[in-house]
Amino acid sequence: MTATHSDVGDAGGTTTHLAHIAQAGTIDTSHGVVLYVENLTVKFDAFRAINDLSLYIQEGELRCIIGPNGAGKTTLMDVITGKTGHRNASIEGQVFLGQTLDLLTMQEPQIAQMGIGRKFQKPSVFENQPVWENLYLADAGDRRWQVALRARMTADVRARIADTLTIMKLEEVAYRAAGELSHGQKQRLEIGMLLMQKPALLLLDEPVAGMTDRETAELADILQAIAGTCSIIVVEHDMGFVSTLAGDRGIVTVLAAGSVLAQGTMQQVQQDPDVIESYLGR
Ligand SMILES: Nc1ncnc2c1ncn2[C@@H]1O[C@H](COP(=O)(O)OP(=O)(O)OP(=O)(O)O)[C@@H](O)[C@H]1O
Repeated sequence: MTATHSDVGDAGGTTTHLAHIAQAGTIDTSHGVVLYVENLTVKFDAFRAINDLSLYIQEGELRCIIGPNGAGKTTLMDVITGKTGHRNASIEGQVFLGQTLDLLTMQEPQIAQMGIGRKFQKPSVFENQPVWENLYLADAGDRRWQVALRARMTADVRARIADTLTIMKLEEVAYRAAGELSHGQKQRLEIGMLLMQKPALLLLDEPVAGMTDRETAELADILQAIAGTCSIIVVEHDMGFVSTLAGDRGIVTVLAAGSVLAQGTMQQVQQDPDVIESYLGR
């Protein structure tokens, strides 16, 4: 398989193949913002899991969200992806994808289709299928019957599979069954499967849990290369990984008790007395 898309060089000088990731024109990001969360409150009965929370994710941004257990991180992801909605919680405030798409009025499958991809902590891949076919199946989505019928793969799909294997550093294992991969490779494959769907926003829940130091560093490099082409929110407890991902300028949001406790560069939040007291210092 040969890549036919325009290549985008990354800062490290490695050629990457990122052109296909961006979601074509369906989301109005004319103000540079891909996700608006404004004055969001989420209550389960009387309990406020999210309390008047506002945050904005810029187009192409890599945002890390940290916070103690029970801070509301998962609930926030659940609301953004439609897993939690008006039918199973009391919700106030607004959650918009770009300028026009009101996520609180949509169901989970529709939100996924609009370009929000989510990866849960545990990898979920088709263990018996080769790596490349996992990517193919992810691309096919509702057209999986075509795969079953062994319909011809289009040149575009071939190129996107090749690009994704390169981006996710999985070329060497492309023909291996996914079940034979290491934990880190499986995690990368699952992110690659999300990329095949051309997300505008990727939500990654503790992506480096259970990874070796080397796999963690490798994933940090990959996510930094992908960011810019799509926006990424990473919810993570591993501070070393968050530090690497955020670098000197990336914004880190610290949640506590359902609200934003602090927000800024890693250096700024690490020095914030409230953060030290309620999270880092414990
Ligand atoms: N469906 C629900 N019904 C009642 N309470 C809930 C529900 N979902 C979450 N909560 C509560 O909301 C609070 C926030 O939980 P959430 O899972 O969002 O936190 P978190 O920051 O993701 O924590 P962790 O880091 O442990 O995953 C917790 O006190 C949790 O018990």
